[in-house]
Amino acid sequence: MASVSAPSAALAPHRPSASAALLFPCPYSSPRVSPSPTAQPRRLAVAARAMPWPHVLTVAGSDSGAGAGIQADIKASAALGAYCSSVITAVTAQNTVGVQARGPCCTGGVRWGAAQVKTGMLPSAGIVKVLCENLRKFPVKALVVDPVMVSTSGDTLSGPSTLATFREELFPMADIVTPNVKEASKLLGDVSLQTISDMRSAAESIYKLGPKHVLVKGGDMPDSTDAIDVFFDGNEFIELRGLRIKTRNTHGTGCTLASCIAAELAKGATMLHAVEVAKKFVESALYHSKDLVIGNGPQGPFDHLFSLKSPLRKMGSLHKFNPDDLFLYAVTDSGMNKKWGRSIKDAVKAAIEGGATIVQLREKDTETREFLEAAKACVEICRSSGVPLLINDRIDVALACNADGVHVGQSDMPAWEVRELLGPGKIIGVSCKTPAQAEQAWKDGADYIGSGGVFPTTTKANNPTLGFEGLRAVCSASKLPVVAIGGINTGNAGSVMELGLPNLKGVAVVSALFDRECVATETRSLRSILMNACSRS
Ligand SMILES: Cc1ncc(COP(=O)(O)OP(=O)(O)O)c(N)n1
Ligand SMILES: Cc1ncsc1CCOP(=O)(O)O
Ligand SMILES: [Mg+2]
Repeated sequence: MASVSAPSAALAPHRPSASAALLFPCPYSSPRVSPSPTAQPRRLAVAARAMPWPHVLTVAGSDSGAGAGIQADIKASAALGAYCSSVITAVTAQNTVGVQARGPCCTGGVRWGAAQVKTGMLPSAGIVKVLCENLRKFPVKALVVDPVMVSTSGDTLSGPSTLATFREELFPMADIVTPNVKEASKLLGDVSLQTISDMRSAAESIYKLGPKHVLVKGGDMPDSTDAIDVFFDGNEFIELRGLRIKTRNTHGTGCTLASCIAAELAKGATMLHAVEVAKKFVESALYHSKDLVIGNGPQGPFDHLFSLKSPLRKMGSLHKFNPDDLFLYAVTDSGMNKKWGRSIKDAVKAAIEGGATIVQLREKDTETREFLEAAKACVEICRSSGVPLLINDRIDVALACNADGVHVGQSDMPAWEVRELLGPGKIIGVSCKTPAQAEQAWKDGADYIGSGGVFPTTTKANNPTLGFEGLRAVCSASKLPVVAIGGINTGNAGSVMELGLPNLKGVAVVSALFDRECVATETRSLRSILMNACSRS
């Protein structure tokens, strides 16, 4: 066992004897039931109630300050609904100032059930070797390796001797390795990583060491307004952009991200989806903790359990916004639904049945209480169909019904204020008629732009018509995906999509769906026209 750097008495390394070595025989795997015929009915009853609990095993160091390490792993997994058991590889004394002492904890006899394993601080090459031996003996469902070397406070947590073992033994077994730029640089012999293109090269070089996926985290990159991570699966590089949250409370972000990836994998997610949810979780947790104060040091912990305090911002809408959802955007109208004798809820159900990919409740004349009740019912319908639900104009209603987001125009609340109120996990759309408005919407943190009226419409009074040229100008200036709106129907929707504008993701429609007798039939026809147009252009 490597010697330790002067730990305090309380931190003296615990060196278990071989027999007292930490055994992890997975006490949480399903009990075995003896196959006696008389036991059959009871066994069936138990099986019918059994609910598999996603399980993450973290092999990492303890952080006495509880912001990172094992403590962060347990909180992050719990927040995402996974059970987290632990093997403690090292004990550290830390607070908001930094790491004061560290000492290794255990090297032997670790065994597990087929959980998803996440590794963090592995303080010596010896511990990495024991871990790898056990991983070979007892294969796991997925292995997430956070190659912890330097804490966010800049303190070294595992020395250079472990690097070679990481590269040669651990990485080839990993499903994903998640270095930050400093760690990626150390792993590759102190190469300089200054740009996104450097991060891509680093991801590729680390991929060549054997893991199935690599995520190089760019949170520490200088001069970036976004927090950009590079994901590489051996074929494709994907840049994952997140908001850079201004806060001192960033201690433990790496541990948390890796644990969230493991928790999502345990719930059955694909690797890319797991990474996206994990990134969104960290962003949301930082956002909700940005003003919390604990300790006097420069770097504080954040609140993994923020969603418990904020029932309006439930985890249900943590899924990342997908621009392809804008394809067939159904926007309701209270007047039209009344005219045809249907409720808002029935209108939304029918639009989804016909293939709408996103829904907006635009209820200009509905009383607030009735609007909220309808919105709550629509949230349920939309969530069970996997279709995002947005609220037009009314941030209060969106918060109260926990909608997936809002759509605002140039005379509504500014998008940046909406973002402040809704937090980073919600979808925000902004109406833009000019390139300057499109630029502003992006700066304000919007997710997409609605642009129109493309054609004349009577649904919205005093709304100038942009035509194809106006739409083209907004699309070319916009860094965000765009949905076209205004006078779009089954007769002209094809021509809009055939403009072939790369960021024009779909059409938003009111009257051509809701001022008709059968909403489902109209939605279905429009969908097939859009699909044909896209396959042509
Ligand atoms: C998708 C989409 N695009 C544009 C609008 C129009 O919003 P706004 O300009 O705020 O006008 P109102 O809809 O509030 O009258 C929209 N609702 N949806
Ligand atoms: C809300 C809105 N914003 C710009 S045009 C418009 C109305 C779209 O309605 P329709 O699809 O019936 O033309
Ligand atoms: Mg509006």
